Amino acid sequence: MEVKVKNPWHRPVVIFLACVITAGIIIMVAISVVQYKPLHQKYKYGIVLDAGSSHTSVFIYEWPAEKENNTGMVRQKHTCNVQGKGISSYSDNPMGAGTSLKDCMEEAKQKIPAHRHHETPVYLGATAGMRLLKMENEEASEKVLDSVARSLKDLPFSYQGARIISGQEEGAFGWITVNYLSENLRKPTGTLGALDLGGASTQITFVPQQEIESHDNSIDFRLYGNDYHLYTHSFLCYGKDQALKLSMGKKIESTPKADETHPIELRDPCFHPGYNFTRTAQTVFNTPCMKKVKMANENFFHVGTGNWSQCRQSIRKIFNTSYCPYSRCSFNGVFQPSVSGNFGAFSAFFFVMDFLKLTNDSLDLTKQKLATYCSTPWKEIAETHPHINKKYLSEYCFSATYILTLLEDGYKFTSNNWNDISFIKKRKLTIVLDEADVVVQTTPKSLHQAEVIAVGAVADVSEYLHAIFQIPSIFGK
Ligand SMILES: O=P(O)(O)OP(=O)(O)OP(=O)(O)OC[C@H]1O[C@@H](n2cnc3c(O)ncnc32)[C@H](O)[C@@H]1O
Ligand SMILES: [Ca+2]
Repeated sequence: MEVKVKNPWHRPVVIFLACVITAGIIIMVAISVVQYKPLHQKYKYGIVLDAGSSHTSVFIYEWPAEKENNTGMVRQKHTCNVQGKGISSYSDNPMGAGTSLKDCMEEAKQKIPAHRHHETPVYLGATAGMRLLKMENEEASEKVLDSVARSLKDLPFSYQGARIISGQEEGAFGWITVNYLSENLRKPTGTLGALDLGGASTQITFVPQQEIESHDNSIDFRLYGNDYHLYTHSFLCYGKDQALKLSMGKKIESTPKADETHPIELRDPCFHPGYNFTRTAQTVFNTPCMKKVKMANENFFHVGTGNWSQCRQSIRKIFNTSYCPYSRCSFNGVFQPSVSGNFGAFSAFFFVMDFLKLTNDSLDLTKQKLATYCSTPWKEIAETHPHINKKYLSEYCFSATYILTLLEDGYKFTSNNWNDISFIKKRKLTIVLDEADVVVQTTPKSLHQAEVIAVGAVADVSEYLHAIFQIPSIFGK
């Protein structure tokens, strides 16, 4: 007799299973469809504050959390300029330094999706203004750093640190940035030297053609698998604001007083004819870059005479070229190999030379044009540029003459290699930009796409940002 074995796969079960599987597929497809859109919005973020002597900028970086082909693109999503002066100006009111960051940090909270806040690293790097404050009043500089740290820790972001970076680090960052922007880091040959003119310090960094004779001026690191050995020096007090003080201070000290009752009249060839301003000596001597003088509370008349060659002579006096303990020096006894190769000059080098339209001429023509500009009456200058900040405007003759003197007499550029210098508009010192570059593996975008700051295989950018912010480690110290 034939026993009919009951088939476990009889129809109702098959239908049931088919339904379950179909439902499963539908649910999975639905989930991936729903996830598909957010996939493209899934970014991670990093925040860096560049606390310069003249002002603070907040940079927000963004990169995809999920990377196709292991390729991540870090871009500068947003920049916010903090209102008011740099954090070092808050020495008398340290709490104010932290408070000053509030508006920009509020903006950061808006720009970064709330669910990412807690994992977004925030770093603050302070430069020459804080170095000077530390020299002058270490306690005040600590209070200012404490204040900004407290203000950043109060935010929902992941606080990573607030510190004064060294001049060597600043020089190296500038060099990496310039070479990143000009796509040199992927090429085996030809890097650009970097010239950075800030308010309180200036940096020169390049690949030297000769041995570096002083340990302090040498910096080594690895990028894109290439080893770099750079010469770098940061001249504290030789940013354009401090250099103006040095130069005016020297002039005041050598200006005789007509009599005890009348203020000194400082006849200044670096300011336009017809320029006349009453200042207190305090505004010139309130810096650790100069010896304190007794006359700090006295007024003086600052009177422009608009004479380029005299201006240049007066600026030369702030460079000491009379001694050099090495085979060659720039100035103030600092070792410097002869400049070689092309250079990118940014920050105030660019702001000033770009404003004066002096970025494309020979050294000789630059001097001729500048001489004409300096001798132009202040009234005419002010009328021609009614919307330019009066302080900047009044100082362009000094600033450009200082730039030429620094480059020619200081760093020893000549009319033969003057055109090796390109004045370039660079985003402000961006530590993350430099740091992200360190891990970048594929071709960076062009200068025209400067907002795309790094392209490459980035395992976890935030981890790199953290590791590299502990700067000494990338430079093998
Ligand atoms: O590097 P440190 O020395 O700390 O200073 P900083 O970071 O604050 O300095 P910047 O490069 O931002 O600016 C350099 C100087 O240029 C000035 N500056 C900025 N914009 C300018 C413009 O459009 N024209 C002229 N000067 C300008 C600014 O006030 C500084 O004195
Ligand atoms: Ca700077």
